[in-house]
Amino acid sequence: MKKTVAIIGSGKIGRGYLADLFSAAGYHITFIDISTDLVDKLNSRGQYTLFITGKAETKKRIIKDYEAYSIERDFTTIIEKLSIVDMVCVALYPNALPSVANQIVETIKRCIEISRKNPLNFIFFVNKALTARRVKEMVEKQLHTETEINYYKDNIGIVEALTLRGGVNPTPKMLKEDPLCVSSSEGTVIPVGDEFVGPKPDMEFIQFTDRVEGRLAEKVWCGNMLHCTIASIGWSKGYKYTVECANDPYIQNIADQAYNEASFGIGKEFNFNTEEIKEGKNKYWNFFMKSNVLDDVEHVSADPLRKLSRDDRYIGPALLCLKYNKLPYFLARGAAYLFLFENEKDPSALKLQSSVKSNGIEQTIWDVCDLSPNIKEEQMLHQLILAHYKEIAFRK
Ligand SMILES: NC(=O)c1ccc[n+]([C@@H]2O[C@H](COP(=O)([O-])OP(=O)(O)OC[C@H]3O[C@@H](n4cnc5c(N)ncnc54)[C@H](O)[C@@H]3O)[C@@H](O)[C@H]2O)c1
Ligand SMILES: O=P(O)(O)OC[C@@H](O)[C@@H](O)[C@H](O)[C@H](O)CO
Repeated sequence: MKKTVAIIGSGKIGRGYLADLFSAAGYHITFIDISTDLVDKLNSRGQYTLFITGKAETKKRIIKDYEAYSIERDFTTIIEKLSIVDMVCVALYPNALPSVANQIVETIKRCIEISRKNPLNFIFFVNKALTARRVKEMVEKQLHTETEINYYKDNIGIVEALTLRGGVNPTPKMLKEDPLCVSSSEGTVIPVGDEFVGPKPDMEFIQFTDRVEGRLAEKVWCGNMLHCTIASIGWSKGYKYTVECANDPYIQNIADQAYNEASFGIGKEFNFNTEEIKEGKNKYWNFFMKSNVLDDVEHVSADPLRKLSRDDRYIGPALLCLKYNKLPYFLARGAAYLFLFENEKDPSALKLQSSVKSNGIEQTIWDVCDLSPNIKEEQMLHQLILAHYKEIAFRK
């Protein structure tokens, strides 16, 4: 019988990176999404185009052999499906994690009812440090009976993964060819942690990696921080694509120094050596400066409230720097540029600017970054971001 994977979150990563590798490995896919409109379109079309841009060319793949369900409309069916698939992948933003934890709990109950014997692993593709750990905590809080707790311990894996491929907004030409299309960079590997329950998956593209929590923190707090810094400064300079920003010398200087600070803190906290840090930095710069995949500055700076929150790409590594006695000067500058990201199409940016207007920038920094005025290091970080903000805003 054909193996099946459920993919919760049918956006750029779910329908791009994940659907590409699982469908090539012969899996039937069950897409799950909050957008009933997207689900209906996926089902009525029965296929969509995946554009994969590599160094030399853009290839096309048609993805079919899937079904799609809407969280809003088909919840019971979704739990039924989750309780019988071979594996589940989750490609969502962090604010959707409580809803996934709830689906895991309901799936556990259903697996017990149908006496499912084989383990079920949920693999997470989320740009947020410690995602798997957070989801485990959410799930464990909702399991009450001994049967549920034992079933969870013996049969359910909650696994961290690294999302190595990018998913970008399709070009108008791609959309004209197929309005349901997805555009992705290339790649054949999914690095995962070793929290799998039961036999380890034997697909070639699943590669086990050590220190996965540290590697995810490194990806988001160094790689995505670098990406966001080039994008938000690029936005202030009027660039459209991140590749333009990454080749601007002023932006390069700030982003590179912010990277050095972030990698210092992360190296100390998660035991990465200098060679590993250098290798990571070269890899990111190479990708951002030379990529043929055109990533919009708007996409990379999107949702500043999330990106400026305490455990995300600026404040997370900045607090680590302070913990190890380094001043996060350039991280604070990157954060200040993001505080100035004004984009009326982005609801989070609108909310941020409205807070600056009504509460002032000083209070907004305390609130958005969730820093405490009573802790010396946090007070210093607040001062740094504020000083950069005032200087950049004045020059604007
Ligand atoms: N796009 C990239 O290049 C990239 C790369 C690495 C990591 N990531 C991370 O991958 C995750 C997914 O990103 P994406 O680019 O695919 O986003 P996306 O916006 O393209 O897709 C997200 C999808 O999730 C759906 N959704 C929202 N809330 C939901 C819920 N509660 N339940 C089910 N579906 C829900 C949306 O309708 C949308 O279809 C994010 O954490 C992102 O940071 C993205
Ligand atoms: O997905 P976000 O909003 O957390 O971050 C935006 C981009 O930095 C991100 O999607 C990257 O393109 C991706 O992580 C590939 O490196």
